[in-house]
Amino acid sequence: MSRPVFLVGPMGAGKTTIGKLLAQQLGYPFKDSDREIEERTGADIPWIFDVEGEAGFRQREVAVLADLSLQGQLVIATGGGIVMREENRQCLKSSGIVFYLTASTEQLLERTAKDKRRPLLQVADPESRIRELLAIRDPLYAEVATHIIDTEQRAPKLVAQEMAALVRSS
Ligand SMILES: Nc1ncnc2c1ncn2[C@@H]1O[C@H](COP(=O)(O)OP(=O)(O)O)[C@@H](O)[C@H]1O
Ligand SMILES: O=C(O)C1=C[C@@H](OP(=O)(O)O)[C@@H](O)[C@H](O)C1
Ligand SMILES: [Mg+2]
Repeated sequence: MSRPVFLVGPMGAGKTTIGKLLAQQLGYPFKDSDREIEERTGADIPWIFDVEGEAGFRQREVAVLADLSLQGQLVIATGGGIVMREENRQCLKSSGIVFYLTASTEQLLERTAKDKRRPLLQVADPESRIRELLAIRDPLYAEVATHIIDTEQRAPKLVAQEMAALVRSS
């Protein structure tokens, strides 16, 4: 059975947007781990963070990643914090091709500014929060990455085309 393709990276890197396009181009089904968590919980992410805390969300995320990683040829957009758990990093590294999508802090801030559904960015100074999270997570994304893809000022469709070529040649 062919292996899944994962997208990792910070909030606003374009994992969900580019993942859908990549799946279309490859003819693979698409899954987003956040949407999968919401469906299984019957509640949205802000509710899960509110009621169960980040720890509750991370527990659900581990279970969803473990399941999705066994489903073969899929494109899977993950949530930005997936790499915080060692077991998830092992799962990503051993299960498929992993793309780490990057962008500048300025672009991440701009792309996430309007959407209020990311609990970790609902703070007085989201720019500092983005920088803090990146300082911790960038080495972890790099650790699991097969390919690092810069999305700065690049149209999602073109980024997806570049990624599809890499998958096809792998
Ligand atoms: N390469 C890009 N250029 C411009 N805007 C983008 C790009 N990638 C994503 N976006 C926009 O940024 C926002 C966040 O994208 P999303 O795919 O939800 O990111 P993630 O899943 O990594 O948090 C969306 O409004 C999306 O349209
Ligand atoms: O970075 C994070 O810890 C999170 C990123 C979000 O997904 P996106 O990266 O798709 O925004 C979502 O999983 C949750 O709000 C937590
Ligand atoms: Mg997303």
